[in-house]
Amino acid sequence: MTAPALRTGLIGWGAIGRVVGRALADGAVPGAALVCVVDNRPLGADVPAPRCTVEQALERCDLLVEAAGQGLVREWGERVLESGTDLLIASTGALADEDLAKRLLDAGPGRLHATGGALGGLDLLQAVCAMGPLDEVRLTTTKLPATLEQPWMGEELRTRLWTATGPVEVMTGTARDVPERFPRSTNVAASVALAVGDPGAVRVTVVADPAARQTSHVVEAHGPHGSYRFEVRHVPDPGNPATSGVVPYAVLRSLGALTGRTGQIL
Ligand SMILES: NC(=O)C1=CN([C@@H]2O[C@H](COP(=O)(O)OP(=O)(O)OC[C@H]3O[C@@H](n4cnc5c(N)ncnc54)[C@H](O)[C@@H]3O)[C@@H](O)[C@H]2O)C=CC1
Ligand SMILES: O=C([O-])CC(=O)C(=O)O
Repeated sequence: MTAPALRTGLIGWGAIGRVVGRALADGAVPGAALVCVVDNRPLGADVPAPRCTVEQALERCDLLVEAAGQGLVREWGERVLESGTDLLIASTGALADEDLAKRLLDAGPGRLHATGGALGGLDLLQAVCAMGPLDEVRLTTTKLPATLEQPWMGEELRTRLWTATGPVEVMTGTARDVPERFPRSTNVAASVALAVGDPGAVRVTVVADPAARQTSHVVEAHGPHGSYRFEVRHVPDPGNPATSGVVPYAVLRSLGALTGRTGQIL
């Protein structure tokens, strides 16, 4: 007998959420049924499930998929997990706040899950770290300048960003501070930190490149058991170039794993 499909709610009807929601409604993940969509903006036409609030979603769902932003995870994460609803997040950057990360990882009975999103290799890094800590972990993210402009930037940096004719280093830091500075663009840094277990140990460089038709993320790590390098180059989502086009499919893959799809690479 097959288990009933997980009642799944989607928070965020944007670049990620629309693809995930439509695919779920088309049966792309047999173990997950889309039951509602939450967004704080008008949803437009062709939404395949009723709109509701987060509170209502908690009553209706076994699992909520967050594709809304770090603020949503901060505001609702604990409530969702304490209600017994599982939470799959795309906005891993919220976990750069170590107090919040601890609270969410300790909260329950719902379980917190994070999609690998735009990155590959996190599973292997996690396995490597089970053998002992790495000596060095670096992430270099390169994106179009427009996707990196932030309200906190001063005039000089802003000008450098907009007049760049080649790659420009916009920030170096750790996975503790970078995801907060670029909340819609560097969740990947927090994802690497989640895999290696220490945000402060992940050195992050953010680069703006006007020629970056593809977004790239390069993860390099080495330690006593080996050396690792994962490089991805993604075509950005046409509607939201801060987000790589693959991300909703990574979320669907995560949902496949959560629902126990047979043959899944874990
Ligand atoms: N882990 C990863 O590799 C990646 C993670 N992300 C994360 O996913 C988030 C969503 O990405 P996109 O779909 O590209 O963004 P988007 O901006 O296209 O869509 C976000 C949607 O969420 C809604 N929203 C925002 N705050 C909300 C709230 N408090 N309550 C209800 N609805 C809310 C917005 O109205 C919008 O429709 C990003 O902000 C980022 O944090 C994005 C790309 C990669
Ligand atoms: O989609 C990507 O390439 C990465 C991204 O925006 C994020 O990590 O927030």
